Amino acid sequence: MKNKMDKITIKMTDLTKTFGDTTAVDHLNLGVQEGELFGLVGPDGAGKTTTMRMLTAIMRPTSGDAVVAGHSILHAGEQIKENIGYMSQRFGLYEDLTVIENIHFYADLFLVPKPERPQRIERLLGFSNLTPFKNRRAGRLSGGMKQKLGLACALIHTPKILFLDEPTNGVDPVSRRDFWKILYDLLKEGITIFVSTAYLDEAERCTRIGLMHQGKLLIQDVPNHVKQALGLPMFQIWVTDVRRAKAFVQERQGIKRANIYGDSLHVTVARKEVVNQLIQDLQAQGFTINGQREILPSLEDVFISMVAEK
Ligand SMILES: Nc1ncnc2c1ncn2[C@@H]1O[C@H](COP(=O)(O)OP(=O)(O)OP(=O)(O)O)[C@@H](O)[C@H]1O
Repeated sequence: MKNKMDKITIKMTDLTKTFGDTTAVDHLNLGVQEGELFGLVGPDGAGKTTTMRMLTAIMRPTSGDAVVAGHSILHAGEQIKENIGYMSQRFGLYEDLTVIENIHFYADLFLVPKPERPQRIERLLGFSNLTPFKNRRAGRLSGGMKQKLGLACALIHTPKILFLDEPTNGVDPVSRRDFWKILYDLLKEGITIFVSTAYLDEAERCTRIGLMHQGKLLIQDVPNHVKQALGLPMFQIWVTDVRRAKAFVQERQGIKRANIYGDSLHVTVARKEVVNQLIQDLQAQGFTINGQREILPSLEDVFISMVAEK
């Protein structure tokens, strides 16, 4: 029997979208396997939303193609819509309708058979912790609860693939954590999740990520490998007067990069040996060093360095 994880359920081939002179998505080649939680990571304007819109068959590519749940986005948009759930950045909740009425609205839209609805709705309300609020108007929900209701609506027709476009934008950290817990629960049930995010801590929670910048995919791999792809050693140095220290450090030979992290610097060096000399030079300049250690670069460091190299 074929391993479930070997089955590719989203496959993009040279997927491209241009708007006038702007190439929003530039020859994307990417495969997502069934049961993955894939994260498309990139800053605002990288092309994430445009990619999502093409994959969900809302927008036609300028060139290239993608197969989603076995169907081409060029030829079978309707079949794709039946098999996917999509929560866009501005998904439509009706503020005057209650939680349960909103879910019913989406059930109508997706032609969910009436006899199946009560059981499905009860489950969705349960896992999104919205049962106590089922009769509250959507307009009176907190940001985090609105996101969960959006998710429940996107799942009413039990899609195989869930597309989420920056789902936790503007949501407080506790609600973000709750939302991700729900995503993990869904993953256990076998759904494939394709999520876009500009938050790097969220990217680290995905099974695999693609870093996107100016319409291009810079790298795709598991988060740990993406981190290691930076290759160069990185050190954290706790130092007084970090701003002045950064300016001093980044002018030194053998230093690739220096970024401020709270009261410390993250310093990428060409060779590990450079660090001891650097510490001595900092001390000679009157800086006090409160500690140092070698660290694995965070995804943010990787992203900054890759974008800087472009
Ligand atoms: N309908 C459109 N017409 C013209 N340009 C567009 C259109 N949609 C997107 N763009 C441009 O394409 C590029 C990619 O935008 P896109 O919204 O896909 O990025 P994003 O990574 O999703 O960022 P955001 O999080 O801000 O939505 C941007 O330069 C944007 O201005």
